Amino acid sequence: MIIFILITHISAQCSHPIFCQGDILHTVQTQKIFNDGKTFVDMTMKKTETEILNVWKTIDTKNKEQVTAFVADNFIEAGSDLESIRPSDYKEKPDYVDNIKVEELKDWSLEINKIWLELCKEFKKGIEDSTSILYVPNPFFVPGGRFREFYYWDTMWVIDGLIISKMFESAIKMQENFVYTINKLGYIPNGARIYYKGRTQPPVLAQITYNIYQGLIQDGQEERAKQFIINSFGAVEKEFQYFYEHRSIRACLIFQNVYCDVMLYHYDSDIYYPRPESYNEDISIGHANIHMYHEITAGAESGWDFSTRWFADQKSLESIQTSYILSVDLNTFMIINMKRLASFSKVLGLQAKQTFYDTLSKNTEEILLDKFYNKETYQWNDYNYKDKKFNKNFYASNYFPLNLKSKSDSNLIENLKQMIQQYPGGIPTSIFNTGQQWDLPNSWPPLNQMIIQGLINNDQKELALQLSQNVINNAYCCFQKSITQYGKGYMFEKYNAASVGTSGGGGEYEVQTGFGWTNGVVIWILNTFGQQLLLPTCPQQI
Ligand SMILES: OC[C@H]1O[C@H](O[C@H]2O[C@H](CO)[C@@H](O)[C@H](O)[C@H]2O)[C@H](O)[C@@H](O)[C@@H]1O
Repeated sequence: MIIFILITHISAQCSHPIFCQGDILHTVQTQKIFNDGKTFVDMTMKKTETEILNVWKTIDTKNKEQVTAFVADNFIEAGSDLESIRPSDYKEKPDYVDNIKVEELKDWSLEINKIWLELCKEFKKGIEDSTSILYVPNPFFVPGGRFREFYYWDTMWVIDGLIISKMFESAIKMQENFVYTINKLGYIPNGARIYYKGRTQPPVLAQITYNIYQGLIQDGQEERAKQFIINSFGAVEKEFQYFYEHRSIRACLIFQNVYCDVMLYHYDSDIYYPRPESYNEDISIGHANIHMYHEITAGAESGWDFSTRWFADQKSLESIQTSYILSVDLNTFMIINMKRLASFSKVLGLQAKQTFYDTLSKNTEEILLDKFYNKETYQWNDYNYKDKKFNKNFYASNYFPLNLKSKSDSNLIENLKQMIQQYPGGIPTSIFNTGQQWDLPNSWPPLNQMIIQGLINNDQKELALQLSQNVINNAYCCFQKSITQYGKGYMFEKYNAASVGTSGGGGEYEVQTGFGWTNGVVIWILNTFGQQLLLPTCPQQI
């Protein structure tokens, strides 16, 4: 059994002798040849692996000048393995724009629409063996900035925006990349680079598939929609199986011998070495402690890299223990996946499977909604199964179950209302200001979208609109401000919850622009509340 687990782990890892392991990686990263560790691992090799490894043997690796020259002589700049392409179904003016009442927001939405042209990429042909790319057959949309490749969970919000813009070809092609990857690897890695192997991200393929299916139905393409489910079902099920087998714990081990047939889920990873793209950050914290590297990569799998949510002492990354936490968001995503699998089974006439996934979703939902709900703080809380404790602190993910069949009580809504009033720039990630990017003061568009959708599901449209307006205010004012500052309007990956017109910060890298999921979320809000949204009032300095 132990041997089997070890073999599974080793095969899941990336063993590339330059981009994932070895002396070259160690030296280039620790000598800080580049400010951002991701730059080196995104470069293209000018020669074969063997030739480069042979050249390496001839230089003085302690001499930074020689190492710098070695990199310049043997590698081409980061990102040269990608090409920008124009999406075949790009529309200058998508239909939804006509439904936006305020003229300025309408103009802004057209500007955002143009950004799709900057974010659509494909890998150059024939370079698979020279770079760290994880090959996929179709074009894709990237987040932007240092994120030159697609990211798993980001893609859900990107696709939401594409569906609203009726860019079905683009959306389907990206989903097909995921189906291709699952059929090859059994799971979808964190992002489209080999160094992201061994960890995935929040599992959203079933929801992506469902959203595209619904979009096609609403567009009157019933036959195509059904065929799409036929093509996707196997891969969606395979991914569900992956989490069921590799990321779960039997519920009865935690809740007094009840629910023995139900699993609860936690983020984890198959990696026991420093992240190649954040090599220095990890060795300076991990000091060769492979358990810590494992927990750090599990944190990256959660998409919340990093946050006090995963820290035992709620303060420092050194205390990270991601894999011990049964998290509210992951369990919500898994229940949604079960529900989607049940409805796909229905479309395909697979009655036994439909009953299986229906029953599983009901049982898992019952545990999450009931046992994880804190009747004093009126939120669902993460559970640490090592310490046998719930984390009672505020995290935006505590409200994700509003997307399920929750019956939110009035206290929960009142709490959320206060947060929305207190933070004009969107719901904050947490209330701890630690310098980590998934903490205060950052407000992330995808988390806000999940809460807005949850509020809509719970008949709280007015509150959903208020939060939507806050998100729009911040993104719109930051966009205008960047025009003044840099002569170009930018969408940011994250914003500051405490003030309008300020982007987010903190974490391991500079705040990035682009930005895939922000564009998707903003388009989704403009489409949902286009008639009600007001023109943002931006602070004077803008
Ligand atoms: O390079 C550091 C980390 O960067 C990524 O994480 C962040 O950006 C992603 C793309 O937008 C996003 O999906 C993630 O939620 C962010 O925290 C990457 O995913 C990490 O694995 C990587 O270590």
